[in-house]
Amino acid sequence: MSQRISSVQSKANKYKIAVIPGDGIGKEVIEAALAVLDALASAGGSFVLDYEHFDWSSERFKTTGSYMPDSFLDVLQPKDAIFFGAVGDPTVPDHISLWSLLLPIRQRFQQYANVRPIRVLKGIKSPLADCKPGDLDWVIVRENSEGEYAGQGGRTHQELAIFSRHAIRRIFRFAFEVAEKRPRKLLTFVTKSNAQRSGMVLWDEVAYEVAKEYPHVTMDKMLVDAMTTRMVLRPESLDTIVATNLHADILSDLAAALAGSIGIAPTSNLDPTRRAPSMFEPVHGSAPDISGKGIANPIAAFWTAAEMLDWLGEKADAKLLMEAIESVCGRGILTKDLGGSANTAEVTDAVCTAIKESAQAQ
Ligand SMILES: NC(=O)C1=CN([C@@H]2O[C@H](COP(=O)(O)OP(=O)(O)OC[C@H]3O[C@@H](n4cnc5c(N)ncnc54)[C@H](O)[C@@H]3O)[C@@H](O)[C@H]2O)C=CC1
Ligand SMILES: CC(=O)C(=O)O
Ligand SMILES: [K+]
Ligand SMILES: [Mn+2]
Repeated sequence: MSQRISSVQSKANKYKIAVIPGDGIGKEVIEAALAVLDALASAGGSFVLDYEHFDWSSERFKTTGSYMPDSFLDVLQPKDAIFFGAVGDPTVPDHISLWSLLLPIRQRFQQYANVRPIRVLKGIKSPLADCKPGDLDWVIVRENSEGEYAGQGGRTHQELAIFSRHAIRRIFRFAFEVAEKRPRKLLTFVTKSNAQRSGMVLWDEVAYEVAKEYPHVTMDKMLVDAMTTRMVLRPESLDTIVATNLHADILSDLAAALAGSIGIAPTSNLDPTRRAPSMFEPVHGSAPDISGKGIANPIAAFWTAAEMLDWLGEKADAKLLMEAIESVCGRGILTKDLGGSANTAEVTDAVCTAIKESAQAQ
């Protein structure tokens, strides 16, 4: 303990974090994650987080007419990272809420790589009967700047998708680099190029072009419909996955469920050039069906916090946080979505205690 604290307090790295809890359980899990980050910092973590809290949400929209100020880019640009909860409210159409807060931040900051690691954590049971530990350990890389979420189209040409060679090439390079750093060096790319004959055929073309730059990575191709069956029936055959904005959105909810629950899965919206701040959020939404009850699973937000620390360079603390999460799950302190009976506060307290204990043991 003493060594951990003394080596740290003298030169803690300070980061400016924009905190945007948003709506519903977003507020509950972000509050829980801030408690866990505080526990980590005061247990001798090598970082200090300087938070600025923003009330950008459906509540703000209903009282002021906007989710966030027009100056949101200038306000967020100086931050080192954005820590986001969820957006969505039953009284506001979902396309209005999403397009007024989350998608403008992702797109205007060119956070083009949406990274969704997922694995079966210690103590958590996959709904797949034969899924052994280590069988399901994936990173889904989701194109996050265009495609089906380009926002173009109208009632005559509804939901036009836009795919550009530039954006496909950069997401493939990013995905190859993720795959290259993992032991199996295996990248599966997902399209629907049999039916979607324009953009998806371009994805195929760019895939084989970029693959030449990464001869040490094995690449295989799947159509998105068949991919769902492979994820369920042969999870051990997959490692890194890259797909379009919409396809990866869908596949990552499936991946989360296969690893136990949507309540554990983290996302990073990265600008790999680091010109803009990156944004970190749980995969899940605002979950109006359970919001206000204090039962939301905070693990997704905790894992997201670990991903944020890792991106900021605080790798040792990110690792310590993941170990604390797994030790709590391993002891069966789980929320209802994982078959347990603990509430949000109980899981949060247990993770804070595990952090303190493991810091003391060092
Ligand atoms: N990134 C974001 O901010 C996202 C926002 N949304 C928005 O959220 C609202 C609800 O969308 P849904 O499709 O219902 O998706 P959702 O992810 O909010 O909820 C789906 C189901 O999973 C459960 N769930 C989600 N997170 C959980 C957690 N941490 N612990 C325990 N159970 C959890 C919910 O109770 C619900 O039954 C909509 O307004 C939607 O547009 C949806 C997905 C992502
Ligand atoms: C909006 C949404 O569902 C997602 O980004 O995952
Ligand atoms: K979210
Ligand atoms: Mn989603």
